Amino acid sequence: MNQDIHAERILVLDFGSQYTQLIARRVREIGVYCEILPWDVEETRVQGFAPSGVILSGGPESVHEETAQTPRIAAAVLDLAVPVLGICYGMQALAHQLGGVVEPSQTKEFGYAEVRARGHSVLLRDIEDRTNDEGHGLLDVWMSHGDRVAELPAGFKVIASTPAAPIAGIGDDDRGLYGLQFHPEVTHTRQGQRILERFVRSVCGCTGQWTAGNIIDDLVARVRETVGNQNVLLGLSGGVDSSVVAALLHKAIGDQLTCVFVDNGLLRLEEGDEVMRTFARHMGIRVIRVDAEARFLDALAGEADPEAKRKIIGRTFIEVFDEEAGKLDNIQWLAQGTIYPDVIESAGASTGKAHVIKSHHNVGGLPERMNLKLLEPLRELFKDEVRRIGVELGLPAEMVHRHPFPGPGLGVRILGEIHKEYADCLRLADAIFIAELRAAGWYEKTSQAFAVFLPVRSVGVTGDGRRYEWVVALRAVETVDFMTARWAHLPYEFLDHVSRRIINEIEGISRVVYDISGKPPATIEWE
Ligand SMILES: Nc1ncnc2c1ncn2[C@@H]1O[C@H](COP(=O)(O)OP(=O)(O)OP(=O)(O)O)[C@@H](O)[C@H]1O
Ligand SMILES: O=c1[nH]c(=O)c2[nH+]cn([C@@H]3O[C@H](COP(=O)(O)O)[C@@H](O)[C@H]3O)c2[nH]1
Ligand SMILES: NC(=O)CC[C@H](N)C(=O)O
Ligand SMILES: [Mg+2]
Repeated sequence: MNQDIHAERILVLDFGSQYTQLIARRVREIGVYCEILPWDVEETRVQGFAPSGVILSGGPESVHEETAQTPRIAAAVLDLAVPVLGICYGMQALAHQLGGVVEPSQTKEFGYAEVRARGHSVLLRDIEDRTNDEGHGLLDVWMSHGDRVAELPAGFKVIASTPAAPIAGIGDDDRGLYGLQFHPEVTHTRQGQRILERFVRSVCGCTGQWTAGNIIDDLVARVRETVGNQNVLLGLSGGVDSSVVAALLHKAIGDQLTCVFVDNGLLRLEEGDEVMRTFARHMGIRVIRVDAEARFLDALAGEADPEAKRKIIGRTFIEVFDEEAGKLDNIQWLAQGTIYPDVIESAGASTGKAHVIKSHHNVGGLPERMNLKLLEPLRELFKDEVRRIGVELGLPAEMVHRHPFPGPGLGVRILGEIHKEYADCLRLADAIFIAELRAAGWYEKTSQAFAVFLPVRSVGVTGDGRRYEWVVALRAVETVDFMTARWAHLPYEFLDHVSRRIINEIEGISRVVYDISGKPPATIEWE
């Protein structure tokens, strides 16, 4: 048996920051397993988790406006006597609860700040972007706060300061307790990753067992133990997550795996052929292709509401999986490519702390009673870890680095009612856009790009003739975690070229528009 790659572990307590997931991803990148739990998690779970160290996230609240609802660090966390790093709100809570003073700041800091490192704390020693005339280390950091620590708690020293926040970092090297007013987890804090690494490795003493190779060994062993000699059916979409699950299960259980690829009529151009080529031919994995276009389109006929469409698609997927399982021998498990963000987001939705914006078909869209047991080996992993594992398992690079494609597919990219002619038209426009992105070197520079079909007619003129056809919107975004996104600033010449190709080559389209909405306030998909 391989070593326990979960033995070294960091606990991230969530105080409601926009960046909590980012903290966890950074710790994983350092090679250490970690989990996110809400700040008010039961104390026994904190003890049971037995972390090597704890990171407290930022958050929107203010510790000086204390009410019963104000988030607090549970006594059990401090009683663990392991190192703690508080970030922003986390630092303020640490200072406040250990006897310091936190107050509203005269100057709020949002965005870039230059921080001066003070003294020689273990956390920041020798980490700097440059030095000032007196030889003090200077750091370029990213801040987002309106409160500040005004008085230190006993035993702490100031380890960083800015003009607006003279106490921008606190530390007690003896107890391994630290606080930073700035955010080391965001890339705008240039030395952020080194600071986190210092905390996780030097302060908490972790060595870094969480590597792609070790994760695969661990997953393979766990899958074999769970599944035994039963058979597994995997819903394979050709997307990143389920493709990595396919490769992993193939390695773990070989012929006990059968994949089912469902052509729901809402896929991209030639998607089905591509999936069959890659998996069945090149990798020797058994894949059944089910042509369910008519079934999905019938079930969706006349339905215009986005949530209703998602639910219909989710339900129809499961019906198809069940039917296919029934035709095979001894299938007990349905495998899916569910990943950690899906799990966190659905947990948020179920505790009532977050709104359900969209029911993702593979989590929120599942029926209450399932005939098959669920097998989701990637549910602890982030997308970038899934990609690294995919590479390690030998999947082709173009597959591992594909843009994500939502399970409901073109079903949420054709606004309102779905018709086959709309889907055919959209597939062509999407294929042109993606091919041009690839040719121009922009595919890799964007995180997700696609075309959207707008059921709006617009007048055009081609060859002196009048056209009265549909409108297509192009969308391209840059994002790290798909939680927030910036619209991609594609060059005008490029957009011009794509627009002309789409209108000239596709009969049903007379107009192309480009979506310039960020997330928030928009979402990435239009429905
Ligand atoms: N056309 C399909 N046929 C079979 N299973 C599907 C299909 N579309 C989605 N699924 C199942 O639903 C899961 C969730 O879909 P999702 O799009 O989030 O993941 P993915 O397609 O594997 O990866 P990516 O996020 O990169 O597109 C998939 O992992 C897969 O198990
Ligand atoms: O598998 C999926 N089933 C769904 O129902 C679904 N809805 C959105 N997405 C994808 O999730 C990311 C964030 O999308 P939104 O900003 O539109 O919520 C983007 O990458 C979307 O493509 C889905 N994926
Ligand atoms: N980003 C944060 O954690 C902010 C903490 C606190 N709400 C402040 O404004 O200072
Ligand atoms: Mg997908």
